[in-house]
Amino acid sequence: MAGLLATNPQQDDVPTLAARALRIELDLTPKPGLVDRANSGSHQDMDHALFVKSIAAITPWFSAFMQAGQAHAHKPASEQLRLLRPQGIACEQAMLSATNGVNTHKGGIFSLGLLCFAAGRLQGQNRVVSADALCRQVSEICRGLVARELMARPQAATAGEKQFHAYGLTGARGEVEQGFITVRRAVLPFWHQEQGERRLHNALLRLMAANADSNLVSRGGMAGLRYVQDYAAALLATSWNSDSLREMDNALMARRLSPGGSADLLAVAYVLASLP
Ligand SMILES: CC(C)(COP(=O)(O)OP(=O)(O)OC[C@H]1O[C@@H](n2cnc3c(N)ncnc32)[C@H](O[C@H]2O[C@H](COP(=O)(O)OP(=O)(O)OP(=O)(O)O)[C@@H](O)[C@H]2O)[C@@H]1O)[C@@H](O)C(=O)NCCC(=O)NCCS
Ligand SMILES: Nc1ncnc2[nH]cnc12
Repeated sequence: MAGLLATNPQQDDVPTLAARALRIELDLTPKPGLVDRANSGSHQDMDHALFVKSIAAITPWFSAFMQAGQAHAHKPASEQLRLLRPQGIACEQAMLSATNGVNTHKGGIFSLGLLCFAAGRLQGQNRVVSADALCRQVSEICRGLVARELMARPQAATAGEKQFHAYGLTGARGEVEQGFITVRRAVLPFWHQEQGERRLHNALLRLMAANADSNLVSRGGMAGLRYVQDYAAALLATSWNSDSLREMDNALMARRLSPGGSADLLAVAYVLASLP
């Protein structure tokens, strides 16, 4: 873990940062309710080794997403998601093949894949690949996504779609359409408050306190989401340490709660914080 954090991320391209971010997120320990080096959190069907296989299957696709963004850089932003989606679905299939059908990183593929694609689009337009430019580009590419895919569709197949109709939550789609607003407002301004692993724990707690994580709602309803948000917010107001995080891990495991969406956004935060 220390080795991964010691690299100089300022030199790396977004696909490299995205792959490293998934491994840094996985290895962060303890991680309340989530798979880490100590345990599988609230999951019966996943462990650390399965996530390592998933990351290996997904990694090659990050460069492909960036190349696709470059190839289509001069087409309108409104056409990009339709152009990207087949590769995104193929990457999801590669993940499922590697994990025997377990959904480890569907959300991570979506969020990090969009960042890689947006980086390629900016490069194709000879523009600087900064955190702000990436978030604006992702927002442009995903403009209208919530209206098209959540408001316009009466049927609800996935957790995200069901929660929109039940509670008006927009999940991963809302996050990307607003240019990773939760990461930009709740995490990045505080990124340099801490160093090393404590920086990542601080970011994860801030995400859990602010993020309307569809995984928490699908497992524990709105009460489950509020429980985790309130717990994380209360912990941030203390001089928290690894012991308090392990206590939170036990509390979430006892309730089968897993903030998988916040885990994905921690990886997004690492990528954005590593850019100029
Ligand atoms: C647009 C899609 C994301 C559609 O997926 P869906 O309708 O399901 O949308 P959401 O539920 O909103 O989100 C899907 C995953 O995104 C993560 N997530 C959740 N909330 C947020 C949030 N507020 N912001 C950002 N990301 C969020 C989360 O993913 C992680 O959790 C999953 C593992 O947890 P687990 O509880 O185990 O999940 P399950 O196995 O489903 O439940 P159990 O059975 O175990 O109880 C894992 O995916 C993590 O990554 C949400 O799950 C998108 O999928 C889509 O349309 N894809 C097509 C390809 C594409 O368009 N790609 C383009 C870019 S490459
Ligand atoms: N470490 C993790 N544990 C469970 N779900 C996740 N989704 C993304 N990262 C995860």
